[in-house]
Amino acid sequence: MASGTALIYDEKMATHKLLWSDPICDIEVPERLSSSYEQLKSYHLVERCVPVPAREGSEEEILLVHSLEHLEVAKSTQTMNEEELKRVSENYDAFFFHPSTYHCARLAVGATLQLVDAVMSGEVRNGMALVRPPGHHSQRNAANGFCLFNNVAIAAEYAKLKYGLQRILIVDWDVHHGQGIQYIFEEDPSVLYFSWHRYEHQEFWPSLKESDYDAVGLGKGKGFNINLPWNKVGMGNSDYLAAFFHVLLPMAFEFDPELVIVSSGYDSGIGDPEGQMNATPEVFAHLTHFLMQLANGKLCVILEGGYHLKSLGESVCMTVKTLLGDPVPQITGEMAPCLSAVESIQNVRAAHKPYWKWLAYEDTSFLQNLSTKSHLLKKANSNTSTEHETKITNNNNTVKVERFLELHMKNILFPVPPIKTATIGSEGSEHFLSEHVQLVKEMDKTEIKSLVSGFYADLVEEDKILLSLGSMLAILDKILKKEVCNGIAASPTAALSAAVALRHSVRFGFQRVLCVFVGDMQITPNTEDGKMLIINICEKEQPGKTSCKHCISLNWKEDAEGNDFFSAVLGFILPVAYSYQPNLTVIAVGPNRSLGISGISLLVALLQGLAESRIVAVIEHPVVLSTTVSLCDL
Ligand SMILES: NCCCNCCCCCC(O)(O)C(F)(F)F
Ligand SMILES: [Zn+2]
Repeated sequence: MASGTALIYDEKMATHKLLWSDPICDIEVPERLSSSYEQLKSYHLVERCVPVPAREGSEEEILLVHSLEHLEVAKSTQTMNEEELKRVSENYDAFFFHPSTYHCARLAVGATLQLVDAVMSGEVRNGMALVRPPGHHSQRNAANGFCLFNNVAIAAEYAKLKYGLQRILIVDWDVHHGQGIQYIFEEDPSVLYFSWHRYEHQEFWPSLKESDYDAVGLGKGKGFNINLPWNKVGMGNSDYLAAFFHVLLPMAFEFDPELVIVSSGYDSGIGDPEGQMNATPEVFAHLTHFLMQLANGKLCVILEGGYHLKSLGESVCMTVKTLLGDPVPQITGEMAPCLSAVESIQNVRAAHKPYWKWLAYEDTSFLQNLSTKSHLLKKANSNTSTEHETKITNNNNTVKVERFLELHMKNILFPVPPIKTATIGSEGSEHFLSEHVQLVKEMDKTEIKSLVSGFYADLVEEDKILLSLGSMLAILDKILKKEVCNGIAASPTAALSAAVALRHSVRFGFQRVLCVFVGDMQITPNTEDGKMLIINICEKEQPGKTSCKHCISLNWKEDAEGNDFFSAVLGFILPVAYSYQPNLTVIAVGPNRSLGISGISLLVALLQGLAESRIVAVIEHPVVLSTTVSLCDL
């Protein structure tokens, strides 16, 4: 699998700007691009990326999506004076021309296509293009909403043509509906378009009926257009995560795209004057992390909107940091989606029920009680550390938002521990280990004996078990000391090792440990009250398992297509795990073979979004170990 993250930026795209007064367009300023790039530099992220130059998109490439007439009109503006530019701009809804606009728009197209080439050629694994003017509103024959050429739509057509792709996912997390993209692909089943957008029951711009959840696509494209309208402002992290868990991700995994392109607008982030939403910059790290699990990590992130320069810059940095493979920062705060969000999510699931296998047998009431369930869970484990309860009101007191971002962001971009993954190399496993996995030497027997026998004697009888604990404890120690991010140990009894790991972590001071047991194994009763949450994915009911509020068992049988597992992980485990907000995750994989390797690898990868990616996995079957380790260098 390719490695490296491309960053595409050309300061010439900052020359396009508004020459007259227009309160609608005056937020789309050149500084959006330059300040984002400066922010990336200040976090030392530019130097960690592979620089890929922009280029001009050719006329032929632009004609993949736009009409010749649209191209000619755009070209003709280069030599116009201000009066003429103003007149031409008035032909469109919310668009302005500058003499350099045509050139900048061609650079935006070219930068986007350069990124597609870098990813599809394997030169890099993923990347981001910082472009202006944006693209997702522009249509075959019209500019619209600050957009002249539809960068992302052209990229999808280009990728289909040049690389013969048949399944491309476009995720549009900009706060406005990319109606341009919808119109271009609404009859095309090879492009799955997902957009959420501020809608307020068609009150909010562009105020289109076809932006609602029931616009599912036309003809052969039915089921391949997903609109998730936000009918209230103030949507936050929990609403965005719920939208991914309960709408986008199950569809995306079923669609199984060969390439993912993001119309990455950050006006859906806190502080933005257009979006009026509440989601904080680190949510974009989680959204990016989820999408990195698709298409073998082939992910192209293209800038669209974002008008609060500080919020925009932080969100861009969160995105690039995650593309680089850094640990994902913890999301704190309320974890249950608001009622309006749940309603929108249920509506779009119901609208898409006829088109998706994963929705075939799910009654949507499930969602309702899940959202309350995560409420209950939250209450049950309400010993969350008192986060600074910074209430962000939604009026435009940007000072408060600035303050919030200062407070909130200062400890988020923490220095990345040098080694991400540690493991105890079983003979010959080193060829599975990627370059940044460090072999950890086993604890010696006396050390283990002293450490274990004192505290865990009741758990461990025979000596050989004791030895196996050494490797796990050696790794766990490094994780607890935050020297490494995650680790994997083989063990003859995964459940027992996990029980010792849980005890050790709680004793070390980790107050909220999530433990996921996969496969049928005898789980030792958890003795720490409220300091851990156990999720047990098993095929059959645990005999006599005392179900307590900290232990959830998910009885689950893999059916033919295996989609069930995705919706179990995405629709249940992740939401519950995220609501719990653990600061360490322990995964114990038993010997049973009913769980596919891919399922376990996906589970490990997705759970890296929790606890700042601190995970210790104890695996009982050597094959699973090697595969999972190779997964960890994602
Ligand atoms: N009463 C009229 C309000 C018009 N408002 C236009 C908002 C355009 C948003 C553009 C964007 O942010 O979606 C893009 F990503 F394309 F830049
Ligand atoms: Zn926008």
